Amino acid sequence: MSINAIKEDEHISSVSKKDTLVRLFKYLLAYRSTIFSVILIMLTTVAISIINPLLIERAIDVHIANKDIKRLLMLIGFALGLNIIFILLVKLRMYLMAKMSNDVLLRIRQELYTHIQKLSFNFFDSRPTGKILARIIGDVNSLKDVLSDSVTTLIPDFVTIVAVVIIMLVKNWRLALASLISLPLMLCGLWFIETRSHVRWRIHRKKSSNLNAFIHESLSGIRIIQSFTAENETEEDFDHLLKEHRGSFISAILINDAFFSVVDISWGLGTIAMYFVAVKVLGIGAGNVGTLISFGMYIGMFWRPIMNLSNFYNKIITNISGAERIFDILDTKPEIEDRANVIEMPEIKGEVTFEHVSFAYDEDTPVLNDVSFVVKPGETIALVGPTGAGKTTIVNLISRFYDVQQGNVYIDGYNVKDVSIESLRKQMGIMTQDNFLFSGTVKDNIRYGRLDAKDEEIIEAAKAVNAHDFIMKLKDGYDTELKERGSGLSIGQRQLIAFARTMVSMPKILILDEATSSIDTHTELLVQQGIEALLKGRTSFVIAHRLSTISKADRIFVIDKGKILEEGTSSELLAKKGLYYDLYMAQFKNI
Ligand SMILES: Nc1ncnc2c1ncn2[C@@H]1O[C@H](COP(=O)(O)OP(=O)(O)OP(=O)(O)O)[C@@H](O)[C@H]1O
Repeated sequence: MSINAIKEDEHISSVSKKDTLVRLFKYLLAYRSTIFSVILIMLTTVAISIINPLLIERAIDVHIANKDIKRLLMLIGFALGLNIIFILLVKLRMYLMAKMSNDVLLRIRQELYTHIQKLSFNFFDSRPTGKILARIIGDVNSLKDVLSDSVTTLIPDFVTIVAVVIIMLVKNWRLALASLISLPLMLCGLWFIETRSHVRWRIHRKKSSNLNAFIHESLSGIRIIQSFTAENETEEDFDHLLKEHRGSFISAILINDAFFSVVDISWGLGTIAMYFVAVKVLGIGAGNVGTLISFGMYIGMFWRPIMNLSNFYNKIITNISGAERIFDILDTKPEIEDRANVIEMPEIKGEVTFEHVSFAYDEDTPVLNDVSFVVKPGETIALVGPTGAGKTTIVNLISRFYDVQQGNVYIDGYNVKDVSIESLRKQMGIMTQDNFLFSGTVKDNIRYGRLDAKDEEIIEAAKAVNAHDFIMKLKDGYDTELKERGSGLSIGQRQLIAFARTMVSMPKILILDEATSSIDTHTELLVQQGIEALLKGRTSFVIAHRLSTISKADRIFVIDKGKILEEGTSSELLAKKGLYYDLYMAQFKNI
């Protein structure tokens, strides 16, 4: 199923809830000592709360009945001290749990981010960025309660239930059984609700993801939306997604609320059964008020943790789909990976060979069809051809952003699949039309090309591509802070900074998708000279739109329908009067 659509729900591979939970709770294993301390604290607090009814029973049935005020006061003092310790321990437990669950979320988020960075183009081709963001932010956040409650609820409440049941059985087994009579009813009810609830929460997470993707995309494209005055249409789409999101939430929450009603009803029935058996069957009366009161308290102490546990279970059901979505990404293998025993690519000289290369993004639509060529070190190749012909695809295969399905790509005689991706890409300079600039200073953006570049090297690179003069005219020169995507700069200026960034990386092979946007003649000249500086002395592939670049290329490949249709210098190809001649005439005859 395609997931490359905002309004289409993602397909998540189906994994059992148990496996997902086990995997999630494995993250807690790194915090054994914190968990151990928290459990100790909880056991102490549980013990204190279990002792409280016994103290009250003793106060009423023994000290008050015997009018022994001195012992009663001692008992109150003891109970007070115990409960102050209780409060302090609860605070400490909350602190430890908050720290631990935040640490785990941080780890999961880091793992997810690092993994996503390694995924191939294919992964990003197939889903909107907003959906990826939803997993890193929203889905990870949704795990917070599940993680912290797993320690604070699961273990202590379970221990409380066992302890209370034992005490109740020892004190009066008939009353105990009467109190627990409604348990099977509750278990059936919870099972019934849970199976339906999980499905609905899964749908809700997908709708959240769609909404997120839409918001992300419309904010990224806000300039286009405003310039085409498409605000109303965008709002309609937004309303539609919002309605779906709300609908899925209401449907999930309606069934969710039934969880607590089931526990409440079972609790009520258990209490009624206990009093009925006490009064009608066992004939417990005024003489044993203390027993009855303490039993009433134990019933509360039995059902409250059950309520907590079902609340926790409910949270698991609500949020487990978040964990499923996270693990779904963590389990996605990068399609382009280093094979076992890859070698490091030695310093590239620059010979690039395509040997009968065929390639398709989707199995059914071939894009390149038996392409072969050899490019010598230092040559500049201009790729020209109609839109969709396969130019970008060819350059993507050189950097191994995708793997060829048939044939081979060699660099200096090394098959690109036999060398490590890092050692290959480190020696390549890739400039797309979108000269993406990050927020940060001009200097930081240029240094992105080579992180250990010294300031002098940055300035030298900027000078080489004609960027230095305009940078010096900026408010703080190289230290000028750029806005997101360099929005404060002109398109030509952004290109020049991107050239400097590539220049500083000193690539052995340069891939340049020349920008088509028209810029003022002065900047255009600077850009042209910048390109020439970049091309000098290295093998270069330029998806060329400028006549100046095309005419200076050593060879031109004319690509059409996934094949190299013509090849030669500009004058050779013009003389042929083929596709190049037609393209040239259509594009440049008026220049
Ligand atoms: N990520 C992708 N997934 C699926 N199909 C793709 C993808 N990228 C490109 N294509 C398809 O592959 C074919 C070749 O695309 P390519 O981008 O290589 O063409 P191009 O010659 O560079 O075009 P342009 O000059 O318009 O940039 C087109 O039909 C395009 O629709």
